[in-house]
Amino acid sequence: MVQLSLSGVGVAYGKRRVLSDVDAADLRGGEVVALIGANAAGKSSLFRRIAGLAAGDGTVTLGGTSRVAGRTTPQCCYLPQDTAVNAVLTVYESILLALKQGGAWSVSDEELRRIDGVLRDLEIEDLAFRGLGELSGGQRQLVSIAQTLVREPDVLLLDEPTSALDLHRQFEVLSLVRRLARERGMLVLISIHDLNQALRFADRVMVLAHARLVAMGDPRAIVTPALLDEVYGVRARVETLPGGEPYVLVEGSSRQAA
Ligand SMILES: Nc1ncnc2c1ncn2[C@@H]1O[C@H](COP(=O)(O)OP(=O)(O)OP(=O)(O)O)[C@@H](O)[C@H]1O
Repeated sequence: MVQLSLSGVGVAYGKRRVLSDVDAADLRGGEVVALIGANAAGKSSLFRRIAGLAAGDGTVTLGGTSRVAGRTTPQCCYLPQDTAVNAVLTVYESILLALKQGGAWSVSDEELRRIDGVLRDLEIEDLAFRGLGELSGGQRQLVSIAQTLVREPDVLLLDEPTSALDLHRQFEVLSLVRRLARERGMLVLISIHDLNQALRFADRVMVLAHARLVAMGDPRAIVTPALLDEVYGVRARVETLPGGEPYVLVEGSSRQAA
């Protein structure tokens, strides 16, 4: 099983430190971990640091074993918040290119089946031969997710992957990601502003505030009115639906107007 551990991890841009001392020793394949926090809390920076794209102190250790046949070391994929669009390619070509990244140019039947499977899982088969440049924002976001899933990563870092999606698509994508985490033993870290989705789909949450990791654990235990006040400056209640699902109800701002 894949394992990720963070020890004293920080991120700095030049002299400006945006995150310090993040410790998370036991992130394991099969779970979905939601990374939450206010705007500019450092969620994308932490993802970039884990993916090796940002400098900083501390240690990021990716270990354990991959469940993907033939893969000797676990692979980490990062889906950034803003993805560039190469308008010349079709959706299918862009997913094929993502799959073949750094690999041989020949394409096997199994790889073609994988692309078909991802298109089907995300319900975007009808987009396969459309040009990327003619897609809506939500459709582009789904294609970006497809480009990431087709690579079958062991650790998947998703930076606000549902921000452009309608309610149905949000539900479907988050359900799919959770199912794949379980089936493939994949560790998913997902940055998300919708706390109700975090409560529903995440096994654990990590909360960033004040340039630190301020809480980590069971979403139902962590997402409390006191935390919502501290992190977001809102007065909120955490209610329970008849089926037992918790949800956050924001009543107003808890910060005094200047
Ligand atoms: N390339 C960069 N150079 C300098 N500062 C940066 C850079 N990227 C991010 N920052 C700063 O680091 C801080 C954290 O930004 P980051 O994008 O990690 O936050 P976030 O939690 O993902 O925010 P949001 O929820 O708004 O997407 C912010 O103050 C931001 O301005």
